[in-house]
Amino acid sequence: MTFLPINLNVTGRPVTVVGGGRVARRKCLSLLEAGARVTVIAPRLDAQLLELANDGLICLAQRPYADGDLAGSVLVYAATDDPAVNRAVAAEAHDRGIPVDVIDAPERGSFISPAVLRRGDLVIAVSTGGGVPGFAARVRDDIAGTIGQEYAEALLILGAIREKLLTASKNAAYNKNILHDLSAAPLPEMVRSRNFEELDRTLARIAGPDCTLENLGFGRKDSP
Ligand SMILES: C[C@@]1(CC(=O)O)c2cc3[nH]c(cc4nc(cc5[nH]c(cc(n2)[C@H]1CCC(=O)O)[C@@](C)(CC(=O)O)[C@@H]5CCC(=O)O)C(CC(=O)O)=C4CCC(=O)O)c(CCC(=O)O)c3CC(=O)O
Ligand SMILES: NC(=O)C1=CN([C@@H]2O[C@H](COP(=O)(O)OP(=O)(O)OC[C@H]3O[C@@H](n4cnc5c(N)ncnc54)[C@H](O)[C@@H]3O)[C@@H](O)[C@H]2O)C=CC1
Repeated sequence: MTFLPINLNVTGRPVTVVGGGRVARRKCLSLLEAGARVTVIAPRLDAQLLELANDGLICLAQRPYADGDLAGSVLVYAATDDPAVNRAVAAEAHDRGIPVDVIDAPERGSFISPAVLRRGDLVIAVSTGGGVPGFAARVRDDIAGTIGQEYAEALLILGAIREKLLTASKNAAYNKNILHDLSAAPLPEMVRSRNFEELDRTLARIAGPDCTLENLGFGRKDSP
């Protein structure tokens, strides 16, 4: 199937996960990373989910799903091991117009979850259109071998320069050229080899002499 990849803002929004097993736990951890307010409904709960509830990080309803449970949610996961229950959850979500991930029957849902690699604010999401999820995870792991933490640091530097350019100059075409050249420059490689002199020279050459790490607020030159 062909899906539309998007990035959803769920910060502080209520999301319901029906089911409390291994798969539900994986979905809950991604939701918490994205700042959602998570409620889990399930009679039997994974140990880590119980711990998260004890720590006040998720809400629990330790009982079977009942029609009406999805009221007020902005997103739903039908994540039980009972296909009939998952189908009922999907039906209620569709009735209410809430997007739902049906973990045992992707064609019945409105979205599916990709395998995700995070490097700071850089997010790489891999999907096989529901075809072979384990392969999505393998491709994500392959990418993890080449895209390391240095990309998160390079992104922080680029973000600071972009903010500076946008406040300093309203000339969008000029900024676009600079940001294009900076994005193409080997900044992650320089961060990886901790070559901050070369990094400073590159920033100054492309973005102007006052664009040094120190001036951008990174304090010590060796710690972006
Ligand atoms: C459609 C989708 C819906 C959704 O869950 O959103 C879905 C559906 C199904 N998964 C199944 C099986 C497995 N899924 C995994 C793992 C992951 N599954 C994830 C996503 C998705 N799985 C969505 C499509 C993503 C895409 O586009 O490729 C990942 C990427 C992300 C995540 O879960 O957050 C996560 C990587 C975790 C990580 O980060 O490493 C493993 C491996 C493991 O568990 O270790 C297995 C066992 C091996 C195998 O079968 O391949 C089954 C058969 C169940 C059965 O046997 O009955 C179905 C149902 C069906 O295919 O019909
Ligand atoms: N999408 C994915 O990534 C994957 C999906 N699957 C599918 O997901 C299903 C679940 O897998 P696991 O989480 O490993 O199972 P699990 O056995 O660890 O957990 C099942 C959960 O469903 C809950 N449940 C059962 N009936 C319920 C009801 N009426 N209301 C609310 N909760 C209910 C149970 O209490 C339990 O918490 C599998 O049967 C399989 O079809 C399996 C592997 C990966």
